[in-house]
Amino acid sequence: MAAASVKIHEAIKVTPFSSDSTTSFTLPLTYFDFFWLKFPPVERLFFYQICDLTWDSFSSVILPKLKHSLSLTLHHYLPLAGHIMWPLEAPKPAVYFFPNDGVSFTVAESNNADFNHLSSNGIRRAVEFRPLVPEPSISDDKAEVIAIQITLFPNQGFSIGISSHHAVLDGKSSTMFVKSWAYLCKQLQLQEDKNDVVLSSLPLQLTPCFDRSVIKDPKGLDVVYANHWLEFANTRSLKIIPMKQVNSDLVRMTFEMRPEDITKLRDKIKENILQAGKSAEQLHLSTHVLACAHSFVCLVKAYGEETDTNVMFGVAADCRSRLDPPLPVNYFGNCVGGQGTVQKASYLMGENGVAFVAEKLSDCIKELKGDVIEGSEDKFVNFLGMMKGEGLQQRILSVAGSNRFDVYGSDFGWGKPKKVEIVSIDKTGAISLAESGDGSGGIEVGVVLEKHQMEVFASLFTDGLQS
Ligand SMILES: CC(C)(COP(=O)(O)OP(=O)(O)OC[C@H]1O[C@@H](n2cnc3c(N)ncnc32)[C@H](O)[C@@H]1OP(=O)(O)O)[C@@H](O)C(=O)NCCC(=O)NCCSC(=O)CC(=O)O
Repeated sequence: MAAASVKIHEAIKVTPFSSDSTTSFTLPLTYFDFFWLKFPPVERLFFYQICDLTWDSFSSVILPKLKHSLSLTLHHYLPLAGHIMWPLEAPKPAVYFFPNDGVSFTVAESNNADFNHLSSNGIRRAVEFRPLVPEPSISDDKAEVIAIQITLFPNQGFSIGISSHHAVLDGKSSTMFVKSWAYLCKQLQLQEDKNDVVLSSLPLQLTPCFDRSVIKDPKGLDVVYANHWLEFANTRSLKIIPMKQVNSDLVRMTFEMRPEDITKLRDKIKENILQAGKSAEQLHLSTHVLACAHSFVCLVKAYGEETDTNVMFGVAADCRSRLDPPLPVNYFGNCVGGQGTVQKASYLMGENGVAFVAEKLSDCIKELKGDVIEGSEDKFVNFLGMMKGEGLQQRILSVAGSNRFDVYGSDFGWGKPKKVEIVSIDKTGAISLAESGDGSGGIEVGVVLEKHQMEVFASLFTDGLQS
């Protein structure tokens, strides 16, 4: 089957509601943001099922509401309508907002794609998703912060694709923005007779805090990190580092762990640990840890790693509540810290591999405080070395998203999403996490692999939960 194509109806800029035509400002980026300066945008795709949706009803009812509520939302999130730039006289890049700046907004219609197939958990070709996510403009001088694409699937529903620059938004921030947009869109429908001033206010937890002074940086690590990027790429260019090509062999699947799978796996791991003469009492065996441990073991086996391959894995954490003093929960920007470990593949592939990985991840989570999550030049240099393929690790297992972001709560007024995907894992090779869409308390794991690897992964994943 050929990759689904789309017809583009319009490509416009949506500007922030009532923004003063003289407003311009600069939002500094912090050292947390600079980790991600040259990373590819994070692409999320939300599928909304509406079976009787025609182009007429879509373009006359849904689209105007999506556009207007986006404009209202941008009024609160002005930096998202700007660009990252690194002018010659500036010591580091920042977000610049100028009058009339807006967000790239593309409206498309799918020619032949099967909505039910794309929004299922089953095996789907990775290239089928590419026409549904917007490609933000990223040149040497300027990088768009976000770009949005709405795609109609006639008589099936529509999707919202959002690409977010990781140097401005982490997972907490980008999902908060989508939830704010959804909130205002729903309000628009609930209170059609009220005026915009009432409509445009956001609840406190969705009101972004752009105060950069809450990130303490006495050593000026922001400029240090920016200079290391300069050295790394030998240019001030904002272009991203080359990533994996999404070729036609890659397939995507979603694997679900239900609460009963999680309980069973947790009990099995505890038993393994007791049998090894250790205590499982203090272990952090959360849903996140169990899903990652199980998936990482299946991945290493599906890749067919040699036993002496060095495998790096760990946790990426939202550090807002972990910094001292903690940041406001609605702090907008990056506040992701990580802790990882490098282990021989043989330990992951051994009989008690899942328990082994779970113990290591549990240790990583407990270590997420103080120096571990604060920035340092050494840490950043190691990170860049890893990007260049230097260091011990030969296989990196990473995670995008989280089961704490409530992405399935993003209801724009036409119901909860049927499915949410992180499309960009096809380029980064990460697994993606989200809470289960049915609200059961389970977890969804998104994976993109070559077809033959996926067959191995799928059978290991399912068998591992049943045994
Ligand atoms: C470090 C962590 C991954 C560890 O996750 P864990 O789930 O193991 O740990 P935790 O302390 O949060 O939760 C442990 C237990 O506390 C309870 N608990 C905690 N928070 C809860 C909440 N909000 N709702 C319900 N229960 C909660 C649960 O019982 C849970 O166990 P149980 O789960 O069994 O019920 C997490 O704390 C974290 O920071 N998550 C966010 C990671 C993140 O920001 N990723 C995005 C990176 S940027 C990115 O990737 C790009 C993008 O996404 O756009």
